[in-house]
Amino acid sequence: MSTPMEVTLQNPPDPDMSDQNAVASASASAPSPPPPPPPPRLPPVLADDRVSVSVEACLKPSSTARIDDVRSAIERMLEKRSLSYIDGPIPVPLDDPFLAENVERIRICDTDEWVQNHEILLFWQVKPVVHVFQLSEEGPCEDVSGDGQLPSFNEWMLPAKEFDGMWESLIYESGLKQRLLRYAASALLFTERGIDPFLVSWNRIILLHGPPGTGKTSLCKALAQKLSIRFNSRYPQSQLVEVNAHSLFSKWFSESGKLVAKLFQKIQEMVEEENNLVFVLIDEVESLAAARKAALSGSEPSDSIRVVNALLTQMDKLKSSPNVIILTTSNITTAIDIAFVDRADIKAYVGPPTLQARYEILRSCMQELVKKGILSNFQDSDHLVVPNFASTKENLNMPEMQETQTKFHLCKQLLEAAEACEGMSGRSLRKLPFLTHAALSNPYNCDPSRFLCKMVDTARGELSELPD
Ligand SMILES: Nc1ncnc2c1ncn2[C@@H]1O[C@H](COP(=O)(O)OP(=O)(O)OP(=O)(O)O)[C@@H](O)[C@H]1O
Repeated sequence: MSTPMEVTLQNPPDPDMSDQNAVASASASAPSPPPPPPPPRLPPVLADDRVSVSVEACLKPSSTARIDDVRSAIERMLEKRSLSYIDGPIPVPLDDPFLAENVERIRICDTDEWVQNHEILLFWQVKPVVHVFQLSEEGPCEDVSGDGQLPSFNEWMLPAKEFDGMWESLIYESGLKQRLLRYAASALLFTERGIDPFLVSWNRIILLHGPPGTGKTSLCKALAQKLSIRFNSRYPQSQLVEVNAHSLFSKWFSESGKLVAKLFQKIQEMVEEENNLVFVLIDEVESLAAARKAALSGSEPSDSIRVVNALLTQMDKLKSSPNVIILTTSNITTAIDIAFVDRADIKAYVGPPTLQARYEILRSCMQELVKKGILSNFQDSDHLVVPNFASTKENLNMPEMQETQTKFHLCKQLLEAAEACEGMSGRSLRKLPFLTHAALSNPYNCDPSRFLCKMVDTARGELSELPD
């Protein structure tokens, strides 16, 4: 979506503004006492243009406040404060009884799109876009076919409690998440504006492919959750239907035809309600290709080819509805049915985590273990805040950083652990701290340094068991 050009005279940089509630302390002040401080490095914005930054506010489960009222209250709060904008939580103001009663948390999101190299967005450069939402606690609703087999689909009301925090926990480099978010936003906008598909062609099918355990399914779910929050003014209701393609085909093929019909009839009903935004997630689409191939080679009943074709036809029908996004995943690209690959507009490869991503995944694991008291005995403070990858890299190049500093030593160890995990999937990395803990001779009162040593050993052990 485009960022409107706006003159930001109502919020010019004000030297006297105090920065009481800043996420990170940064000064927007004009230099007065000599020597003047170096001017802050500005993100790539024009002087008369502000960048749109999303601010997400989650309502308490008990709240019955109107979303519009909460949004206005948060906008007023943000106008009053000279925040610097970096990703992360902002405290709910306790001096505002309305917000304190209704809002569980407020979070600034996606500023990394605009800032690089530790630059900071200051309040006058930002146009906050506030999204208020309440999590659904309903849980998944399964297809009850009653034959004791795997359900062929699950359905969630979004945003769902189960997917809360999933987007933030997935770590990729190269802006993959932002790319997906922008793609989906553009697709919804084009449909909404009724762009003529004969003149400009696009669709709402996304295919994520790559090795197992790289977070493809999670990323699809997290994307659906994000979009349900970001588009809730236009679509007050969102649903996610997770189709288990594998289970569709593991049943007798005569059954499969009925299942596909039943499933899409249900989806069609959801889609007919124009205030609904519907996400259809088809995991492991390669099983469709396999079924078609087997049918062609004669080893499966020709019913199967009809089922695959029925599925593709149904998908084509859905494409004409503006309020559907089809998300698909596959562990292999080569074997995916060509008809399927052709249908997807965005095909993103989701690979194994890079060194930076591995470091950040392990860092988030360490923070969680410290927060919950599994790791302790940290000498410097009660709270262990391990610097991020960029700071660690910088620190390692600074001679004044002494080897004896505990934090510096930990960063180095964490980096070594991340290096030792080369070749591991995101899924294995997230399990590694658990396996490490289980392997400790004295798992109580474990200090982070000893834990990281053990983690390197455990990682080597795990990697040696991987097939070539
Ligand atoms: N890049 C990543 N960053 C953080 N966590 C990750 C990452 N990749 C995977 N994970 C972790 O691995 C778990 C499993 O991921 P998920 O099942 O979504 O992967 P997948 O690629 O769909 O795997 P499969 O193809 O085997 O089904 C996620 O819940 C997440 O905790």
